[in-house]
Amino acid sequence: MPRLRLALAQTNPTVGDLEGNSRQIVEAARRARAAGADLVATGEMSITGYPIEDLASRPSFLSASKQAVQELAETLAAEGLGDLPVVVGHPDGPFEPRLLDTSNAPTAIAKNCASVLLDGRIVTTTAKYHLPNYSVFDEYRVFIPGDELLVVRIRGVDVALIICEDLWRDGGPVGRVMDAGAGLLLVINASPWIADKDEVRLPLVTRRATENDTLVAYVNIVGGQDDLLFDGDSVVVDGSGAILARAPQWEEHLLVAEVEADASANRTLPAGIRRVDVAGPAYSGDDARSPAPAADIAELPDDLEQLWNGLVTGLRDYVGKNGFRSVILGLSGGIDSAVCAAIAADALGASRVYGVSMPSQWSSDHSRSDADDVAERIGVNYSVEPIADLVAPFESQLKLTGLAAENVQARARALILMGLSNLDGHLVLTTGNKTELSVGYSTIYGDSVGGFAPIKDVPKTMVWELARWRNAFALAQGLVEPIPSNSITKPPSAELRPGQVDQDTLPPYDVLDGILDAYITRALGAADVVALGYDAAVVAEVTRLVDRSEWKRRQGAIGPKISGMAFGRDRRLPITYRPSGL
Ligand SMILES: Nc1ncnc2c1ncn2[C@@H]1O[C@H](COP(=O)(O)OP(=O)(O)OC[C@H]2O[C@@H]([n+]3cccc(C(=O)O)c3)[C@H](O)[C@@H]2O)[C@@H](O)[C@H]1O
Ligand SMILES: Nc1ncnc2c1ncn2[C@@H]1O[C@H](COP(=O)(O)OP(=O)(O)OP(=O)(O)O)[C@@H](O)[C@H]1O
Ligand SMILES: NC(=O)CC[C@H](N)C(=O)O
Repeated sequence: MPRLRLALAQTNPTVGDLEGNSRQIVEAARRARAAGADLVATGEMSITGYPIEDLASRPSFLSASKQAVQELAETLAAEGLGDLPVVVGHPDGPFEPRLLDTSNAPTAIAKNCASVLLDGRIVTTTAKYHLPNYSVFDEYRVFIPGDELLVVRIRGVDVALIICEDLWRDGGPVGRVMDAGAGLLLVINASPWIADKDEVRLPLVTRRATENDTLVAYVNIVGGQDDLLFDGDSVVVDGSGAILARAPQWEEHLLVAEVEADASANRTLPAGIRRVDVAGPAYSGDDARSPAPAADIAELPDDLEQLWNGLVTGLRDYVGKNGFRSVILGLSGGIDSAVCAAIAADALGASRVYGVSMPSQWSSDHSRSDADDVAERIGVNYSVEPIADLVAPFESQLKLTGLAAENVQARARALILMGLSNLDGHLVLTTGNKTELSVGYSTIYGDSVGGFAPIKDVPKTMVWELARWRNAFALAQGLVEPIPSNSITKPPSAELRPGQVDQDTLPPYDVLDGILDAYITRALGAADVVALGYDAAVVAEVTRLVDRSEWKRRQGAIGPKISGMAFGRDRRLPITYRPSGL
C-alpha cells in the first residue's frame, strides 16, 4: 500500500489579514518540508480567517482574497516549496449572484472553497456543499453551495477533499465521494469550540472513518475570532476509528503523521465527482527519506481546564488581533472581577493587566482588602480611585435617590475606567457573567462598560467552579492561588447600598442557573420550567427579567462563546416584545 506523510497545519488566522495568514501557511509548509511531508493541509478559510460574514458579499474583498491565494502559490514556489501540495481554504468569487427563490433578490456571490497549490499555481478548487445556517453560522446568506465533489491524486493515493459541514451531514457527500474509491478523506475545518464539543466532534470523525472504512485527516484552525473560539484539536484516525495523531488544543501546531492508504485505481467516477492528478509517484516506504515521525498524540485536558484555556485564548487573541497592549478592569474583591483578572493575567502576563479598586461610601472593608489581595496574588498593576467625591455632586445636583442614586456609583466607575482607557490605551474588560446578563442584573453604562467580556457566557455557578479549579491548578504547581478564598466564599454583593447582597433581589444562584438553563439553553416555556419542579412565582419573575433585558444584552460587549446557546448570534430575539415567558 502506498504511504503518505501528512502535515496538518493548525494555524491561527485573523480575518482579513491576508498577508499574515499567508505567512503562517508558508512557515507551516517550510516545517512540513523539513518533516518530509507529501501534503500540507490548512483549515477552512485559512487565507482569510473565519467567519468572514458579509465580507463575502464584497467583490473587492473577494478579488483581494483570490489574489492572495495566487501570490501564496507563487511565494511557496519561490521558497523552493513548489513541489509540495498545499491545501488552503478561501472564498472564491464574485460569481453571478444566487437569486432568492421567492423574490429574485440577489444574495450570495461567493463560494467557500478549498484549493490545492502546487508549482506556483492553483491546481484545482472545490466548493463547500452544505452551508451551515444555524447557531452562529450564516453561510447560506453569504455563500453559494458547491455542486461538485473533488478527489485529488497525490503520490498514488486518491484523497477526497471536503469542507467542514460536509462531514456533519448524514447521507451527505462523504459516502458518495468515498464510494468513488478514495483512500483518504481530508476535511478542512473552522469548527468552533464549545463545552463538550469533543464529545460530539471526535465521535463524528471516527464514525465517518468506520462507516466508510477509511482514513480521515481532520484539520481545524485555532484561536479566538471575536466571540468564537477555535480549539484546533486536529486529528488523524484510521478506518477502525483509532487515533493515529492528535494536535493539542489552543496552540498553533503542525501535526505530522504517516499513513498507509489504499492505492488509487482508475475507476470511472460517478457524475458530480471530479478527479485531478496532483502530484508524484506512489511512495512505498523504501526510498531514501527521513524515518516516519514518532506518534504525536496530544491528551485532551479535563473539561474545566479546556474551558479556562479557551477563555484565555479568546481574551489573548481579541487583545492581540485588535492591537491593544493592555487591559483594565475594576477590582471589587468579588469573584467575577477576580476570575477575569486571573484570566487576563494568564492571557497577557500580569504586567499588561491594570486593576482599579474604586471604593464608595458603602464599600465594605473586606471588598477593599479582597481587591488588594487579588491584585497582590496575581501581580497586576494596581491603583485605588475612591468614587464618593465624584458621586456626591451628581446625587445632590439631580436630587437622585434609591436605585437612581445607586446606579450613579456604577457609572462613576465606568467613567474612571473609560478615562484611564482613553489616557493609556487599555482595553476595558467588563466582568458580567451569563447569569447577570440573563436577568439584566447590571447597570447599563455602569458596570456593563467595556469592550470585551471574558466570562459573558459563563453562568455564575460555573464562575465559582472555575475559580476553584484555577486555584487548585496553581496549588498543584506549588504556586500562590490567584483568587482569594474570601472572594469565593463570601455572599455576592453589588454593594450599591449598605448591606446589599445579590440574593435580596435574585433567587439563590443554583436555583437561578437551573431556571435559566431550562428557559434559555433548552428553550422551554415558563410552564415547562415550572413542571421541572421550580417555584411558579420564581419562574415567572426570572422569565420576566430575562425577556425584558434583551435590550441591555444587545448593547453589551462581546465575549467568548462557550455554550451552545450564547447571547448574540445563537439567540436572536426581538427587543420590543411583551414579556411572556413563552
Ligand atoms: N426596553 C428598553 N429599551 C431601552 N432602554 C431601556 C429599556 N428599558 C429600560 N431602559 C433604560 O434602562 C434604564 C434602567 O436600566 P439601568 O440603568 O441599568 O438600571 P436597572 O436595570 O433598573 O437597575 C440596575 C440593576 O442592576 C443591579 N446591579 C447593578 C450594578 C451591579 C450589579 C452586580 O451585582 O453586578 C447589579 C442593581 O442592583 C439593579 O437591580 C431605564 O432608566 C431606561 O433608561
Ligand atoms: N468597589 C469597586 N471597585 C472596583 N470595581 C468595582 C467595585 N465595585 C464594583 N466594581 C466593578 O463592577 C463589577 C460589578 O460588580 P459588583 O460588585 O456590582 O457585582 P458582581 O457582579 O458580584 O462582581 P464581583 O463578583 O466582581 O464583585 C465588578 O466586577 C467590578 O469590575
Ligand atoms: N464551519 C463549519 O462548517 C462548521 C460547522 C460544523 N457543524 C462545526 O461546528 O464544526
